[in-house]
Amino acid sequence: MALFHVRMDVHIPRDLDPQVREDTIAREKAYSQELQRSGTWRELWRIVGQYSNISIFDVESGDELHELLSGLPLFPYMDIEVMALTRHPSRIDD
Ligand SMILES: O=C(O)C[C@H]1C=CC(=O)O1
Repeated sequence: MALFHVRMDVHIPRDLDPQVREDTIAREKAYSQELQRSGTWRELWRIVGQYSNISIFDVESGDELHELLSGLPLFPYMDIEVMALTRHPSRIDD
């Protein structure tokens, strides 16, 4: 198991066909909800006032995360920042 903190900033071009926009967002929602149900996409939070999210992914490796992120329907319109997480030695829970 490996945890990753991911920030996604979405920049959909203003001139994108509205039907394509709507369809892409609907496919993104279905894709993300499937990964949430499976426990892979552990956390999904909106950053207040921005078309951006902070997410936590629970995957086997960076390669797996890369595959998942590249498969996002909105991937072509996103800037993505990834931070690998490891356990803090001062944490008290197991
Ligand atoms: O809206 C976003 O932040 C982008 C993306 C992440 C999940 C989802 O449904 O859309």
